[in-house]
Amino acid sequence: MADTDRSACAISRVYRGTFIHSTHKSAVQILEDALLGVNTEGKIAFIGKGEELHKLTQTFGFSPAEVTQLTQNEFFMPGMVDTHIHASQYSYAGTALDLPLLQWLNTYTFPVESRFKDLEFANKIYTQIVKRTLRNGTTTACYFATIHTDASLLLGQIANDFGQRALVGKVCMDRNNAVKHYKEALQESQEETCRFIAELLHKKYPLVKPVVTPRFALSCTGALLRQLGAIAKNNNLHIQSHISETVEEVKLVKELFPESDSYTDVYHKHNLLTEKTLMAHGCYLSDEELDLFRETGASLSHCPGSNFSLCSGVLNVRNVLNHKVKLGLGTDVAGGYSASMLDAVRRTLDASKVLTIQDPEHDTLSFEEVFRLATLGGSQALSLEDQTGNFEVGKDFDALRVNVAAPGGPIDLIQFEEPKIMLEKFLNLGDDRNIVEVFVAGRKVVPFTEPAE
Ligand SMILES: Nc1nc2[nH]cnc2c(=O)[nH]1
Ligand SMILES: [Zn+2]
Repeated sequence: MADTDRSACAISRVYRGTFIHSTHKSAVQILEDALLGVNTEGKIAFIGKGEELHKLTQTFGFSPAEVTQLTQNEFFMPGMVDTHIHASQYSYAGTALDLPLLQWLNTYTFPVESRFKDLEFANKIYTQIVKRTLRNGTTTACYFATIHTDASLLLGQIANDFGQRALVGKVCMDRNNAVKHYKEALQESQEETCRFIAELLHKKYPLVKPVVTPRFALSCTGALLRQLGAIAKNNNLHIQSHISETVEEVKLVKELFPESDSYTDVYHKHNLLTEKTLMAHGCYLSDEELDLFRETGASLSHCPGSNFSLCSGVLNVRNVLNHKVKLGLGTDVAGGYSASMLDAVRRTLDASKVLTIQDPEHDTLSFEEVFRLATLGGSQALSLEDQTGNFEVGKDFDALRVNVAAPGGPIDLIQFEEPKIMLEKFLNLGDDRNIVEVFVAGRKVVPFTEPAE
């Protein structure tokens, strides 16, 4: 029987064909010859079987002529969730991958980020990254901007204008920076964070929210970390930062915060580990630290592209999942050179296989599991599971229409393939040419409606 929400408003779109998504029970659930209706609020109003068409037209008041039929080589999947991406680093993505993290930050990252004081530069880069990620199927992104409040607000506006669901963080850092002027005083960081939050919330963008963003423990004094923890609590906001990305960083954090038992404890002591916290990397977390993540409800963003490029480490995702810690995937542009979540999917599989090469007993992640991490897992990690992540009645319709055999695309189909093979081929071989349409909260955001650049 069809799964429906009759209380909702009128139907605006109905699709018939193959839908592939994840649920808590199964990493890949395939609905063949399914019908999915989206209401005028952009929410999924019903999911039923093709044979239920007549009944559904009557219940929901639409005509069979309004149904859009997918072709044999097409399917819908949920939009992907990039749980960690530096919008401000997009200008040098694909370069500068020859140094370890701390040198990389001082040599490449901070000089570039300091340019975002210039709103014209910010507008150019932020427009490019929002368009690039949308085109590649990122319907939800959790962004780091820079320390500049006005440019960070601009990123929120651009995400809203293009229709991307986004968390946007004005970066906070009040110590340890080799680049002059790219640092804040404690009070300035706190006041500008409050201004950023107030002004972004005032815009009432339906899909864009602020996220409290201490860069990482090495960039922040204990006083700033504590104030940011309080700001997040008082406003019930998300928090994002980095944790245990490299061995050198972990060692320095121990020296800077000798009173803490671990890197995780540094954030915990400053009230920065909550159910709405997302920490990137975590390559060197101990089992005890993972337990603390689980107890506080904090999540991890796995960023294997960046972990490989900066030779940072290899996160054991299986161990994280065994500890029942929520985990999503991140591109971590520009430590990771690709802004595409398909790249994050592939690097996640590669990282898991590296661990299996090192230890044949390691339980390698399957592509089905990684598909779930890129979609439902990301929505859970960002505490947005009630809104996005899979095709459930009542959730927003955040979806990619994928054509595995798109003309001129990267995949050659030799014969008709089963949906699961189509999904596997798309995840391993596909690119934006296969993503023919992207929807966020029911709105078609790709192809872009405004004139192309
Ligand atoms: N990969 C990465 N790690 C960080 N740790 C602190 N800042 C950063 C950053 O910009 N990128
Ligand atoms: Zn990062």
